[in-house]
Amino acid sequence: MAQVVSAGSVNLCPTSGHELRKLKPSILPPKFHQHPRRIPDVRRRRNLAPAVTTSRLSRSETAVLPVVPEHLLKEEEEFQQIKNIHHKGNGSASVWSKPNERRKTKIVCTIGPSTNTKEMIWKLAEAGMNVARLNMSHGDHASHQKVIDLVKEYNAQSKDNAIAIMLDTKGPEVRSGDLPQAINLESGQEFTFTIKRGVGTEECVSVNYDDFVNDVEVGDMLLVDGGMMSFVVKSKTADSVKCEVVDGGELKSRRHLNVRGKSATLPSITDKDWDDIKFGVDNKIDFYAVSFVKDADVVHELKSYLKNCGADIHVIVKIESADSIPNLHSIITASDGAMVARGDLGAELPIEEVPLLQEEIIRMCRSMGKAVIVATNMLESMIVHPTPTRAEVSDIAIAVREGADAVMLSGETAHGKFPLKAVKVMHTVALRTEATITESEKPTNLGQAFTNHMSEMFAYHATMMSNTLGTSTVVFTRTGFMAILLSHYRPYGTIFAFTDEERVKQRLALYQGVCPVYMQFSDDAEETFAKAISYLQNHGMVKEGEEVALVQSGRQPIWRSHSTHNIQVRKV
Ligand SMILES: Nc1ncnc2c1ncn2[C@@H]1O[C@H](COP(=O)(O)OP(=O)(O)OP(=O)(O)O)[C@@H](O)[C@H]1O
Ligand SMILES: CC(=O)C(=O)O
Repeated sequence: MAQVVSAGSVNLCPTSGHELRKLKPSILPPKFHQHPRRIPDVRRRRNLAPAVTTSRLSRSETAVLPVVPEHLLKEEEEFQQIKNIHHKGNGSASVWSKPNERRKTKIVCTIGPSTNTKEMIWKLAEAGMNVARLNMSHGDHASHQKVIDLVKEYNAQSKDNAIAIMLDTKGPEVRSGDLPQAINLESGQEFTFTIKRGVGTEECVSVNYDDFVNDVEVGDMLLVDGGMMSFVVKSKTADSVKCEVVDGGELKSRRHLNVRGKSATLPSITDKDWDDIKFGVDNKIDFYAVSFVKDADVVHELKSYLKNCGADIHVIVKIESADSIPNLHSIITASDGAMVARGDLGAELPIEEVPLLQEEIIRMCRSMGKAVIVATNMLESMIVHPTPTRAEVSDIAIAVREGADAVMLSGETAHGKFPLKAVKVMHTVALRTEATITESEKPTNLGQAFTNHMSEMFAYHATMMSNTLGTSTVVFTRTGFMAILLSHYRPYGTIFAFTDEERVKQRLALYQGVCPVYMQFSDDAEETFAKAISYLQNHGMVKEGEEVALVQSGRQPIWRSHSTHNIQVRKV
């Protein structure tokens, strides 16, 4: 039977959403609302130098929005007021009390030559990595095994942190072959791609895919590395495609090739991928990121393979293929989540479609309660520079605002010069952006996204309750289901998800707002609740006197003598 139990007086009527929505325009510090040119104009008239406030603002901010000390004081006051309003109830939401520790948007880091050592994996984890991604397009099983073992070693010794492992399949990638050295190609010159093996000259290079000559047609545009160089097809023979260089540059070995507007006719899961998938099963990884998914059938096929193996591994579909777009809904429905793989997506489709598709894929995943990751080029300039561009910072902020569960680093952490700095930038930008999100959007699809309506209703009301009171949420889960469901409603406070399954703890590391904790459940529910709350207190995650919303719900009761569905407010 469903029940709502409250130690305090709690009104579950979700009016708070409206109240908090009213705060939205003013939640940003006032400097964001000032007309950018008003103050500089006044200062210019008085012939004053623009005020530089080094302790508060970065160089870029002072350049655009100079502020005077009175404004800073006023904005600090107003910001404090907003925090107090946000803290109504007992003012305990972890969002504000420990901002540096409670980032909600998760960070996926690709591990490669810059980061595949014990020292770097430890440092990445401490800097904020939540998921380690292994790109099977590079490296071999031995090198990936080493990384998996290191991440598992980290997880085993780290009681209050968990890093999930994601294996990203190579998929039906079309790549150019090896070259003895990089070649410079000028716009207008001729260049040939051939399906003959082992060719690598100044005029011609091999392609690793025999149907390449059948798939491309005269007039098609070929893109190297997502558009770094481009070629137009002029003619073809049985084994070669003759092109003219449109945008030239330096062609290196094993570069990624796309045909604008077309997907290769290869199956999404190749023989190599099946071999890699088995490697993932043997190593009990947490997620597959499946490249170039074009329809839901491939997801069903993989899921049924995993079921037959008894493997509890979730499937994230990579949306990067032109053919996937008409099937987005069925592909995402079949999966556990999606990755907006903007590199190939922006090569197979016109680049201006990428931001629109990103928004649409995030919206679709959110409405279906699926995880969603935004990937590629997020801090690309940090591969070689220690600071990001302003556009990159905005890109992260947009993904966070759009509601992504996670943002991903690729070359930045795989082979970049500043992998730790890149994670720190991502952490700081995500955290700062999250602090401005005050609107807990009521899902329009309440009761439709999941089949367990009672749990969904409880997740929704627990979210409304924790938002109204400004509390964190504590949940107990054996499969992760209830924590994922709560994450779907995006409560303001942290979701502390206690689980007695290490696998589930690791998997939950991907989900927005979820802080997973491993704990043995005792047969006595009360004893387990008390143990969980004292764990949080001992680890500085909640303070004495703070209230938390405690949710007991899900598909199956954990404690048979207790009701399955139950929300309480407890004082620590
Ligand atoms: N396991 C690895 N071993 C060696 N180099 C790697 C490894 N993983 C990544 N890299 C290097 O880091 C670069 C960026 O990684 P990323 O995962 O973005 O691969 P990519 O080939 O550029 O793109 P895609 O994601 O489409 O496969 C790669 O091009 C490669 O040079
Ligand atoms: C991540 C990836 O595979 C892409 O952006 O294409």
